Amino acid sequence: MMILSRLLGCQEQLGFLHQSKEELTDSHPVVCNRNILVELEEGVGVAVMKMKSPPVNSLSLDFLTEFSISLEKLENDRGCRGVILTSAVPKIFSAGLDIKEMCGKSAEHYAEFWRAVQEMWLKLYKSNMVTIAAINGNCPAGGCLMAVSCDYRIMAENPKYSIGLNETQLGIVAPFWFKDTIANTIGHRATERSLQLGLLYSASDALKIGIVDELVPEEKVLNAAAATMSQWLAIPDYARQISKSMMRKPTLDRLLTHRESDIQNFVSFVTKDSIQKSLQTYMESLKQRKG
Ligand SMILES: CCCCCCC/C=C/C(=O)SCCNC(=O)CCNC(=O)[C@H](O)C(C)(C)COP(=O)(O)OP(=O)(O)OC[C@H]1O[C@@H](n2cnc3c(N)ncnc32)[C@H](O)[C@@H]1OP(=O)(O)O
Repeated sequence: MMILSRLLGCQEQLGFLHQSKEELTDSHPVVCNRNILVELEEGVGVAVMKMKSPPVNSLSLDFLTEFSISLEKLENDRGCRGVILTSAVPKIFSAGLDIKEMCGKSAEHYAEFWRAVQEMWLKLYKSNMVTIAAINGNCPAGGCLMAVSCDYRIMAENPKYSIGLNETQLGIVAPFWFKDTIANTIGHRATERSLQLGLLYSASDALKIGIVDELVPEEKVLNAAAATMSQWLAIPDYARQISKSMMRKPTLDRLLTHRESDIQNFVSFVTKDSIQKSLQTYMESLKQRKG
């Protein structure tokens, strides 16, 4: 697909794609925002959302806001029926929530941040479009949440990449809707073990346990996603969308019902001295690992 080669080319521009710009070429509207590149191939009705927030595509408030707006625009575009979510940052899908957003900030900031995390998940999980994660790099915690919120996951078969909800390793707890989303994917028992131990699975183990649906060589991830997308789009939208909603509505409703208390829980948890200390220690350990 042309769209794929042009997006791969766009990766080279990462260093100077900071301004928002919109262009129309070959009938492919391209939107290059600060954090996410969106290209819609109109004839096919498929958009590729390419996360491009180096160094690790961490989910900052700014990133999450842009993600939700971009997805909503696609959702409202009748010409778009499917979205492939992938990364333009080499070796990283997403490092998950931006830990800096959870350290040393005000209660108001934490509430705003958490609402944006909820919004990203609500929009992605309930999307009427076919959503496919093309996982071309490491995918811990919030990155894994994004991936398991899609309809289908294809991961690069690179032994260096891992995926999972590793929150307990940071001394924090994945909220109930993270738990529900992964349990809907891999089942109760595997989720129990995975969450308690904060497991990060290698690509091959992720396939065995069902966090991902397919492994392909790294350079084929986008083509494989495009091929799977064609299969899913062959199903009439209406029937597929109702089936999706039937499976996901109870999980979505649970957060919608408890949205405000979930925000309060997050704020009271993240403002605890012990949690602040755990998060700061973890950030320092990431820096030390580098040196
Ligand atoms: C308190 C209440 C909690 C309620 C529940 C909240 C649910 C939480 C969900 C989450 O998503 S928490 C985030 C969990 N994420 C991780 O544990 C991933 C941490 N990162 C990594 O393991 C690695 O960075 C990587 C993704 C495997 C990439 O490794 P690589 O060697 O390529 O890069 P690094 O040198 O480690 O990182 C580069 C740079 O980026 C910073 N960074 C990494 N991850 C994050 C992050 N999640 N948030 C903010 N910043 C991050 C890292 O510190 C480096 O910074 P510099 O040293 O260059 O300044």
